Amino acid sequence: MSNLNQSLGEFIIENQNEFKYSSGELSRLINSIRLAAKMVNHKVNKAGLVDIVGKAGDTNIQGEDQQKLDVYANDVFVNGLVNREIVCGIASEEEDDFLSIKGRKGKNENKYVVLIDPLDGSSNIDVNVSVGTIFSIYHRISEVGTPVQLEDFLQPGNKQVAAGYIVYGTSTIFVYTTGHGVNGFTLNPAIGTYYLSHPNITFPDKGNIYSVNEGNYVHFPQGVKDYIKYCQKEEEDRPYTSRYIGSMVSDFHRNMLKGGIYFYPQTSQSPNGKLRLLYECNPLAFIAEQAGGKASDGFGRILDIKPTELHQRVPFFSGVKSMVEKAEEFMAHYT
Ligand SMILES: O=P(O)(O)OC[C@H]1O[C@](O)(COP(=O)(O)O)[C@@H](O)[C@@H]1O
Ligand SMILES: [Mg+2]
Ligand SMILES: [Mg+2]
Repeated sequence: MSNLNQSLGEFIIENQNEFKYSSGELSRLINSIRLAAKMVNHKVNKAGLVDIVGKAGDTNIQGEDQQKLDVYANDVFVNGLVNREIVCGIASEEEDDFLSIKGRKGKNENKYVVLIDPLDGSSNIDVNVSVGTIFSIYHRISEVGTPVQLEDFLQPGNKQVAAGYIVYGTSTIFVYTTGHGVNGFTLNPAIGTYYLSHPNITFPDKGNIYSVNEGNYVHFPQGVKDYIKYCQKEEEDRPYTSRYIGSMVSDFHRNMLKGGIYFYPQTSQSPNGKLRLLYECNPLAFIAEQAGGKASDGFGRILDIKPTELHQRVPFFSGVKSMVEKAEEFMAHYT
């Protein structure tokens, strides 16, 4: 039973019996992410007034300049999870390697690892455009109580026990799944509580929005170029509308609610594209499939990819099922 006045905290507790390993641990974990996101939201909302905009001065392992808000958000989520002793390991876009959490008694009996993109859409932080956070949760595969291993993080996306994102936009929304559908909760800033605003989100069967950085057009493979031309052609229900925010989480969210496809393909310079499999593509692919959409690397299911590296990149096509299938058709022309 879900009702629109239900808070996220209540919803989590009420639905925890759906979890395969239900012990309340996953509920506490999602609650920790919920709380940390409120702190980041608070900072984002006053970016420009406080010293949180601009570069932090370091680069992350991917060679990207870290923004101050990237570092702040990373600290808030990592400290929130570590202090609550709620996970045994964390991997983050802003951490070179995974973190093995020892726990105050030197032994950590927790079962879950978290992979996180603390701040998604970093190029939009300083210009008041919506940004987000993306998270993915797995049950560890190495022995509980021993230090986590790389293998605990390199699990295929189809092993996720939960995934979600927060969009810090016109309003702030927390969207997640535990494999039983997708629900969205909007933050009431006056009360500081998220309330169920989007129950059982599903992609429309048809869509008319395409989201891609067309500035890379000349570097795209022919299949992508052909698909973009298909989207722009005056025929049937086309041309589609082009919308591109440049924050993956916001483009994905809009297209899930309104019907569209977001894609970040490979280019001649980046044969694996830009987006990271473990903490960007896998969590959104889990949400997409749970909402009746699809997520592909242009040829196959994102969730079936066996990861090999913590920060590996993959081409990403996600959205309305029929639109992603059409894009795959064009990609298949050139294999
Ligand atoms: O500027 P580009 O090349 O279009 O890339 C934009 C994409 O890069 C990202 O900003 C990458 O994520 P981060 O901001 O977390 O590094 C996506 O959110 C976005 O869709
Ligand atoms: Mg990102
Ligand atoms: Mg990021």
